[in-house]
Formats: sequence, structure tokens, C-alpha cells
Amino acid sequence: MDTLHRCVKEVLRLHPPAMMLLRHARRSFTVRTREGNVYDVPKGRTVASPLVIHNRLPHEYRDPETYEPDRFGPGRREDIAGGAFSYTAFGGGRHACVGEAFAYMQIKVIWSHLLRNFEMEMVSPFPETDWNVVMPGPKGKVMLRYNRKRMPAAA
Ligand code: HEM
Repeated sequence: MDTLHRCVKEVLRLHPPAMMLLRHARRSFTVRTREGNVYDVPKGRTVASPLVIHNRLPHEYRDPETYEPDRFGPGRREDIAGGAFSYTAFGGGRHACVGEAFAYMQIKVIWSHLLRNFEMEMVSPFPETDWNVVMPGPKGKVMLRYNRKRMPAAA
């Protein structure tokens, strides 16, 4: 189950359903980047924090474009190594997703059932991401062939 958890987590790092977090600045403040650039954010502005960018920062994630669930395993823990906001597929801070644990449970229940009972094969090409929607998903049709696995008869 730990492996499946890391696989789901890695998919959500690369393809977060929520593309960005939006906040309304209730007071003016200043941001300093790690490169030393300083930005003033005036009161009243909307601040957009793009998950799709900061979940792939190369100083947080080794080979950020690569699907690699073990980056979250013991010894690496890239989701927390760079700080509390290294991994933000579920947001963070005061408004972090309250459904995170429930979402993992649901997704793992469904995938455990599928992986245990079916052989699956993708028959269409790997899809591109459709970014022109509120919640990005696969572009076009995704075709899958699946066959029920033969389970050994119970003794
Ligand atoms: C893969 C599944 C999910 C993802 C990727 C996800 C992602 C997120 C993100 C990024 C936020 C932060 C939004 C922000 O800061 O503006 C959020 C907030 C929230 N999520 Fe989820 N979510 C998921 C599933 C769920 C589920 C299953 C529930 C409820 C059962 C849920 C309930 C909420 C609620 C109530 C908030 C608002 C929390 C607040 O503003 O204090 N989410 N979610």
C-alpha cells in the first residue's frame, strides 16, 4: 500500500487537478525569491501560485519531469525535504485540503481493485494534458483494453 500511495502522490505532483491556488492580498507585502529578486504585492491584488510549476522545481525535485514514486520514499522524502510547501497538490497552510486522507483512501481502494483483478493495456497513444480547462485532464479519448485476471481457485 505504501508503493501505491507513492504512485498516486507522484501522479498528483505531475498532474495536479487544481492548477493554481489564488489568494486576495488583504494587505501589501514583499516577497523575496531564493535568487534574491524582490517583488512588492500591493493590497487588493490577486496572487496566483501555480502548482504545476512549484511541484516541478528542480531544487526541490530531482529530475522533476520524470515519474518516480520512490522520490517520496525513505531517505529522499522530496515532498518535505525542502520545507512544508515543497509538495502542494493538496494546497498548504490554513486552507490545505481537508479531504486529502479521504481522497487517497478512495483512489487506493479503486486502484487496488483494478490492479488486483484486471490486466490493463493502453491501446491509444499516451495522451497530452489538456490545460484549457479548470481541472486539467487527458486531451481527447483514452482507450484502454482490460481483461479480468484468472484467479487461482480457492483450496
Ligand atoms: C485528488 C483529490 C483532491 C485534490 C488534488 C484536492 C486538492 C485541493 C487543493 C489544492 C485545495 C486548496 C485550495 C486552495 O488553497 O485554494 C483543496 C481544498 C479543499 N479540499 Fe480538496 N482535493 C482533493 C480531494 C478532496 C476531497 C475528497 C474533499 C472532501 C471530501 C476535499 C475537500 C476540500 C475542501 C473542503 C477544501 C477547502 C479547505 C479550506 O479552504 O479551508 N478535497 N483541495
